Amino acid sequence: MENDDARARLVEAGRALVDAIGRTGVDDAALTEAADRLRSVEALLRAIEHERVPRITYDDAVGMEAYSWQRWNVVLPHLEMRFDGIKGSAELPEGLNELYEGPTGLLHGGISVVLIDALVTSLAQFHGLRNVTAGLTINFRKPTLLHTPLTVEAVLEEVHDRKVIVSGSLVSDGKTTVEATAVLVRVER
Ligand SMILES: CCCCCCCCCCCCCCCC(=O)SCCNC(=O)CCNC(=O)[C@H](O)C(C)(C)COP(=O)(O)OP(=O)(O)OC[C@H]1O[C@@H](n2cnc3c(N)ncnc32)[C@H](O)[C@@H]1OP(=O)(O)O
Repeated sequence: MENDDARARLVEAGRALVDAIGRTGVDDAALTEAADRLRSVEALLRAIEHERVPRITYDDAVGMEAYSWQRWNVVLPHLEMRFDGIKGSAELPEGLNELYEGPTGLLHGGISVVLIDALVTSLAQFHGLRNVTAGLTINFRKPTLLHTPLTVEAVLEEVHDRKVIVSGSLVSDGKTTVEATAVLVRVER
């Protein structure tokens, strides 16, 4: 596997690029030139490809007290998850930007759901409960602002034979904006 620092630099550049593509106001000639140059960067990267975006496997993740979710994926927000007993949490100190906007100035609700779902399922996985999400009840209590520190929280509430209940929430600048209850079902593979 390649050096993590080099990959981290690439991913950071990729996230900045995605932001720049979203916001750019340059003329058509510059857009065309940028597209051509990006195609050549793509060819450089595709010279050697992994079949999947690298990540820790479900089995290797059991009992890991820290887990870096989507670290190498520029499309989704990167979450540094922490697990401590029945609790899990993840911080996004700078919050999220307009790429994830729903209502003007506010975080899209679907993105809140992704963040919570990622943490609740990973908390169950941390406990060795290999799972998929069967049901997710979401209440959007307050608007979640962009560019505002976010914390995602999860608590393992109940473990049944096949069903696991985990509560989750999104806290924006100290206020709980989204609350969720997940029904996870244990699966073999
Ligand atoms: C340190 C960490 C690092 C992590 C490192 C790697 C990452 C680790 C992440 C973990 C994992 C990733 C997960 C990502 C989160 C997705 O994105 S998951 C993707 C979205 N979800 C899906 O695709 C699931 C699709 N659905 C299914 O496959 C099937 O419906 C299910 C969920 C397996 C259930 O089907 P089934 O096997 O036939 O089970 P069934 O007998 O119907 O139900 C079992 C139990 O669940 C209950 N149940 C089923 N559905 C529901 C429902 N919707 N509501 C309430 N109860 C329900 C049943 O009532 C039953 O309860 P009991 O009778 O046992 O009390």
